[in-house]
Amino acid sequence: MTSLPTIATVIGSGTMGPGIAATLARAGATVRLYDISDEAIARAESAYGIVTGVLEAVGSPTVPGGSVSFGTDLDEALAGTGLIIEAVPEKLELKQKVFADIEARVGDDVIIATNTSGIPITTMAESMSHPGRLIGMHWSNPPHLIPMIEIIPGQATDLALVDKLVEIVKAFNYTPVVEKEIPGFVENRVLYAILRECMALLEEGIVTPEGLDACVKWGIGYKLSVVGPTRLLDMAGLDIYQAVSSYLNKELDVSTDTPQFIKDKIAAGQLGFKSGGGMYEYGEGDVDAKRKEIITGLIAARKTLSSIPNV
Ligand SMILES: NC(=O)C1=CN([C@@H]2O[C@H](COP(=O)(O)OP(=O)(O)OC[C@H]3O[C@@H](n4cnc5c(N)ncnc54)[C@H](O)[C@@H]3O)[C@@H](O)[C@H]2O)C=CC1
Ligand SMILES: Cc1ncc(C(=O)O)c(C(=O)O)c1O
Repeated sequence: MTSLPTIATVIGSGTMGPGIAATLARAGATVRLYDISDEAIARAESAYGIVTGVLEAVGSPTVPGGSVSFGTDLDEALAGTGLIIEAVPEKLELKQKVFADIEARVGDDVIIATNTSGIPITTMAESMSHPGRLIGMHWSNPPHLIPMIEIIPGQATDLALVDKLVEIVKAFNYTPVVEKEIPGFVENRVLYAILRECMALLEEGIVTPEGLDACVKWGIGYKLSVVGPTRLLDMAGLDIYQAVSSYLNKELDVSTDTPQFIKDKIAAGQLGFKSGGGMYEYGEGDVDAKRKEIITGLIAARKTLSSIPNV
C-alpha cells in the first residue's frame, strides 16, 4: 500500500512544476498541474513527452495508473487532492497569497508542501489559517532526475507531517533528508557557499570559467558524487582538515551580496540559458544542445551512481 496520495496537485508549471508532476505520476498518482498562465501550461503539456522520456531513460520505476492533467482552473486542480506542492516564483507574498487561495478550497487535513529554495517555512506559515499543514519539500533542479528531497518542518508544522512526507518521498523512490529549519536549508547553503567562492575566484581572475568548471567538476564534484563531505573527512584524515582549515578558513570569501559582475550581467539582460547568454555565450541552437548534453550526462551519472554501494 503506497503512502502516495491518489490525487496530488502541483501549483506552478515553470522550471520545476512539470518535472515534479511527472515524477509523482510515474509513481502512480493522478496529478493535476496548475498554473495561472495558459502559455506555461501549454509549454508543460508539449514538453511532457520529453520529461517522461527522461524518467524512462533513467529507469525510474513505473506504477501503473498515474497521469498528469494540465489546467488553469484552481478548483479543478484542487478537487479531491491529498497533497499540494507549491512551485510558484520565490516571492514570499506571492506564496502566501497562493496558500490563502488553497486554504479557501481544501480541508485542513490536506498537506501543503512548498518547493521554496530557502524561505523559512515558519515565516510563510504565519499568514495561514492552519499553519500546521505547511511543510518544506525542496526538490532540486531537474526535479525528475535529482532523487533527493529536503523536508523542512517550520515551527508550526504538525510534526506528524514529517513522517508522512518521508513515506511519500520514499514511495516514489527518492531519498528524503529531514532538516531543522535554517534559511537556505542544507543543500542551498552548501551550494551557495561553493558558488560564493567560485564567483570570487572569477572576479579576482584567479581562474577562467572553463578552468573553474573543470576543476570543480572533476575535483570535488566527481569525488562528492561518490563520497559525501563527512565521509570525505575520514578518507582524507581529520588531521589534514585541521591543518588546512587552520590557515585557509580565514582566507575564504565572506561576501554578503551578489557579486557586482553578476549584477552587471543581469542588468544587461544576460541571464544564462533563458536569455542565450550569461556566464557563457550561446549561438543558434547551442542552448538546446547544452540542455540535452546536461540531461544525458545526469541520466548516465544517476544510473552509474545507483549501481555502486552507498559509501
Ligand atoms: N529553478 C530552480 O532551479 C529551482 C527552483 N526552486 C523553487 O521552486 C519554486 C518555483 O521555481 P521555478 O519553477 O524555477 O519558477 P518559474 O518562474 O520557472 O515558474 C513559476 C511558475 O509559477 C507560475 N505562477 C506564478 N504565479 C502563480 C500563481 N499565483 N498560481 C499558480 N502559478 C503561478 C508562473 O506562471 C510560472 O509558470 C521557487 O520557489 C524556486 O525558488 C527550487 C529548486 C530549484
Ligand atoms: C543556482 C541554484 N539556485 C537554487 C537552486 C535550488 O535548489 O533552489 C538550484 C538547484 O539546482 O536546484 C540552483 O542550481
